[in-house]
Amino acid sequence: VEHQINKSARADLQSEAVAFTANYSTDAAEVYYNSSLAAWNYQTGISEENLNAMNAENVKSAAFTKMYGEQAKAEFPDTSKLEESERRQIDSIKILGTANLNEADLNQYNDLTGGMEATYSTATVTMPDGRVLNLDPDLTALMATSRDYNELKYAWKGWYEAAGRPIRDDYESFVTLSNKASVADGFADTGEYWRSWYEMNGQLEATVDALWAELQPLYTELHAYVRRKLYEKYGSNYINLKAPIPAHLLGNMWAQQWGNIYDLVEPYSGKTGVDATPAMQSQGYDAMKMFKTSEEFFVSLGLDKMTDEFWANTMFVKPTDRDVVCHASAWDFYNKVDFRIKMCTVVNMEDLITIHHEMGHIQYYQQYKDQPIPFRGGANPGFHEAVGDTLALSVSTPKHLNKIGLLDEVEEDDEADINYLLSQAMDKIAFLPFGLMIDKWRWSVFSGDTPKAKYQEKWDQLRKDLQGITPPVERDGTTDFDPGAKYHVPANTPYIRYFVSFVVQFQFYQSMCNASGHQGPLYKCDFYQSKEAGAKLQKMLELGSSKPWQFAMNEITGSADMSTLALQEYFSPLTAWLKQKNLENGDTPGWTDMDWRP
Ligand SMILES: CC(=O)N[C@@H](CC(=O)O)C(=O)NC[C@H](CC1(C(=O)N[C@@H](Cc2ccc(O)cc2)C(=O)O)CCCC1)C(=O)O
Ligand SMILES: [Zn+2]
Repeated sequence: VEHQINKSARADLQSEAVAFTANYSTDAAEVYYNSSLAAWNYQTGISEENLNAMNAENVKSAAFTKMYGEQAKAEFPDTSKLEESERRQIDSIKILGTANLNEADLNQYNDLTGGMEATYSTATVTMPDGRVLNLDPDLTALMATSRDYNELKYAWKGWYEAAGRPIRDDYESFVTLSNKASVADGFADTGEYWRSWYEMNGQLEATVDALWAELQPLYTELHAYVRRKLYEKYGSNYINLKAPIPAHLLGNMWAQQWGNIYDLVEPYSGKTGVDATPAMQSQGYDAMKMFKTSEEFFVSLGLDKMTDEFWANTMFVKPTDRDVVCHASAWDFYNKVDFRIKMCTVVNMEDLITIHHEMGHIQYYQQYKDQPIPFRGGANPGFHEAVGDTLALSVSTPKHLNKIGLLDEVEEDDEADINYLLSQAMDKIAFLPFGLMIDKWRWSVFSGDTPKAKYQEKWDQLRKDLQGITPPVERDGTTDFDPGAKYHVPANTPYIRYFVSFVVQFQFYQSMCNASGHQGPLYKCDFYQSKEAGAKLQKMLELGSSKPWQFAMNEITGSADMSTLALQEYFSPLTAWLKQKNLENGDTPGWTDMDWRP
């Protein structure tokens, strides 16, 4: 009898859970639509009025989250006996996040995050000649194209002071409130909450450290080769062949990707270029043409085209009449049709790649749009970041660029291949330590290991140890706040997802290449128009976060683990070439003169 009672009680609980989660998804769709729209309106029209409207919607969605979360905790204290789907949904609904905060704290939290994002998005640098430069597109272009040591140094120093310093105190206040919310959910701090999304029983940091240990040798070889080339360009006053590289010479404000100084490092000149920018500009490409080109690639794999709402509501270029958050982003409005990208598009190869990245998010949103709301996310956040980049690996091949008329001819020779692989490494390998260090820094801040007095010191130590990068000018730990000058810190967007993405995107690419029947070196694979490759990806995308990511990984690659083998195979010809080159140059990879300054 007792068994029967337990059985029927379980059946009742299960059917209650099905009803509860169904109601949640219906109500959440509307609340999430309203808060997404308010955030969209603020980011595409920065103003006091839109900030207040966004915060008002945020208060409403917090009340909604709190109401359902407390109901879930009251009605389903133990979810272990429920079916997997209801168990996972209810466990997620129970986490309130900032909805744990009282009204005063939540208003302060919203003002702090909104204000930090506004500071970042409106900061400018006044150059010695009086030019007032914004980040996007002005300083981005200067850091990419200037080869004047002192002009670069001035712009670098000016940006870090204009964007980082003003939010140092606000960031400390933000951390306190963020941790208060995470502790109320039962986490030690916000860092532990963010790591929980990877469902790795506290092993995420150990896992990414192990992946980095496998890739660090390749990074130090690339670092040594690029340092040698910068030495030839800027001379021994500014480059020490046994020391870290000054941070402002890598073609990017954060030295996170080095593709913009490819011209300084090109191994074999006179080969067909790897950059489609000239062809795009001479063929009169505009933002719309770039977006249509990207959509056509997704459709060629049998994936979805963009919706009418996408084309009607997307912000393609920077408006001239108002301040906007130019940092590119993709948006899900949770109503199965309204998906948007916000981007201040510039006609060049870098932005064509970025468009594929953002469209990768949109494709994922569309593929899981029929999942319940709690499952409308990536299998883990790194998967969401990897979709667009995986397709971009195929688009970037000289063979594909030639196929779509953006490269006049393809040379099938080893030297052209090394040029291509080095160009790819300048974005993909260079990025790895940066992708690791942002959240290494943030996790140490949330945990309390790094108090405000050590914010700058911890950042500089990670920059030096992981990236082999040193600031071009002295830093002052009591006023400087360099982390605040990188979008994701004031915008409070987690970052380890990009490190994970830069590893798994090669696993996805390899698997899709195999499905497409590709023969030959991995880096030459273009799975354009392969429905088999598209089907493999789609099987993973439509799951959303309904299953642990290990299950999704197994769906697409046949193994459940993150692995650097695909990345290492992709770059293997370059790895050998770099080792040989560094030997010839008499350069020792690594940086031992830790205290050297330019
Ligand atoms: C509403 C909302 O926030 N939506 C999320 C998406 C979601 O969560 O659903 C979103 O759009 N986030 C914005 C962010 C933008 C970019 C970025 O910040 N990139 C990193 C690192 C990097 C660099 C090169 C690269 O090839 C891949 C990654 C950086 O620039 O440092 C800028 C250009 C590329 C991607 C993004 O798209 O990830
Ligand atoms: Zn992304």
